[in-house]
Parts: sequence; C-alpha cells; structure tokens
Amino acid sequence: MIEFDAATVTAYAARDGGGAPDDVRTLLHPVTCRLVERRVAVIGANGSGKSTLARLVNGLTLPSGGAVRVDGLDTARDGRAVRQRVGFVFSDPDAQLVMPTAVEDVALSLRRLPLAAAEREARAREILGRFGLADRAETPVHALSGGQKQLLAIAGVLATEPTVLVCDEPTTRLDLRWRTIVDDLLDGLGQQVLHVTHDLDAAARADRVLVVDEGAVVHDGDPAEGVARYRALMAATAGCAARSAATR
Ligand SMILES: Nc1ncnc2c1ncn2[C@@H]1O[C@H](COP(=O)(O)OP(=O)(O)OP(=O)(O)O)[C@@H](O)[C@H]1O
Repeated sequence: MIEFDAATVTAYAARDGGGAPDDVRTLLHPVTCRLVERRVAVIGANGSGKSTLARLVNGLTLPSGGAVRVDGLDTARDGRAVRQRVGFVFSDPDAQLVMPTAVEDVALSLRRLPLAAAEREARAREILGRFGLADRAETPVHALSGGQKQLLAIAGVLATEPTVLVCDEPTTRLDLRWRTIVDDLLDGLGQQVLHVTHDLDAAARADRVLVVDEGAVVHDGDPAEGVARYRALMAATAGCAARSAATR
C-alpha cells in the first residue's frame, strides 16, 4: 500500500541562471491519497509532475513537506527498507542495465541473497527463462533490442521480489509489439504497480487513475473519467497554443 500524506516537492531555482538560489518552485502540490489498488496509472502532460510523484514512492525524491509511506514504512526515515520493497523501472533501460551480459545483469540484482556464485547464476538463468530471455543469457546487453533490454531491466527489478513496482513510462520507447509484451507482463504481475504512462489505453485498464496537471493531482479515481479529464486538459492546452500562434 502506498500512502501520500500531504506530500509536497519543492526545488530551488537560481535566478538569472546563477547566483543565490532564492526562488522556490513547487514541483508537486500537496498530495494526499491511499493507494491500495493493484494497478494505478498516472497520466498527465509532459512536465506536469508525474515522475516527481513516482520518484517519491521509492525515495528517489524525498518529500519537502508531508510524508510518503509504503506498507507503513516512511520513505524518508526507512529509505533502505522502502527501496527493498519498491522496484523502479525507467523508460530508458540503459539507465539501469550495468553489466556486460544479460545473465550477469540479473545476477547482480541477486547479489544481496545469501547464494554461492554458481547458485546465483543458476537463479539468474531461471529468471531469464521466465521472461523469455533464456537464449539471450550470454548476449552482450548492448546487442539486445530495445524491447529485450526493457524486458531484461524489468526481470532484474522483479528478481529482487519487490512488493510494489513503479514504472516510469516503461513502454514509451517500444514499438507496438514490444509494448504489448511489456503491458501484458505488467498486467499479469501479482505486485502492486504504479504505472506512469502516456498510453491512454494502458491507463484505461488500470483500477485507479491519477491525473497530474501543473504539479497537482487534479483527478484521482475512475480510469475512464481520468482519461476524459486528461483529454480535456490537452484539448484546452492545444487550443491556447493555436490561439497564441495565430496572434503572432
Ligand atoms: N530536481 C529538480 N529541480 C528543479 N526542477 C525539477 C526537478 N525535477 C523535475 N523538475 C521540474 O519539475 C517539472 C515536473 O517534472 P517531471 O519530470 O515530474 O514531469 P513529468 O510529468 O514526468 O514529465 P514527462 O512526461 O515529460 O516525463 C518539470 O518542469 C521539471 O523540469
């Protein structure tokens, strides 16, 4: 369970690109909600604050005010325990694949388990098999396709058996075939998944949708209503942009 308790995020912004950082900018206005649903989607415009919200969940970003808890653990106070519970998948798998080959990368995720090296490698191969990557175990990571890399990144995160998976636009860089594969994988997981996405079909399949606009959660609840709210926001923004272009 993920709890936001009046969680806010602010950042300092230097004036005139330098000097004393004297402007405080609110990236996320107070968010209060208790997420217990298995599939929660977060949608919103570019730069609206979705990733900021997502990063709060595993403590990559700490709240400037209020609190965020996962299974009752405070992200600021119990950061290590939270990170053991919350897996994080980025849109760019290259951001999280660090070892030369697929099997070594999954084995690295298992490093905290009390296993001998051979056992760890066997476990890593078994995990690769579960994700349809058995025949890619020795493949250099750089030689994998974008879809295979994302699958490998997710396999590595799930190897640690998190109770919550936060995915920040995991399918943005994928073609339709790989997007379907990754979506099906995420849909079938037993874990709670917080899915930041621009894919409105994926959002509509969620149990609950949060819509973020200019750093505020402006909708929290029904997926269809959330998608409609997002479409309306986008239409209004596009209308403003067209009017301002016409008067130029
Ligand atoms: N550490 C930071 N310091 C200052 N500003 C930041 C910081 N992190 C994010 N921002 C700003 O906060 C705003 C929200 O960023 P965020 O990455 O959360 O948006 P997003 O909705 O995930 O966007 P996108 O869909 O483009 O990934 C942006 O204007 C971004 O530039």
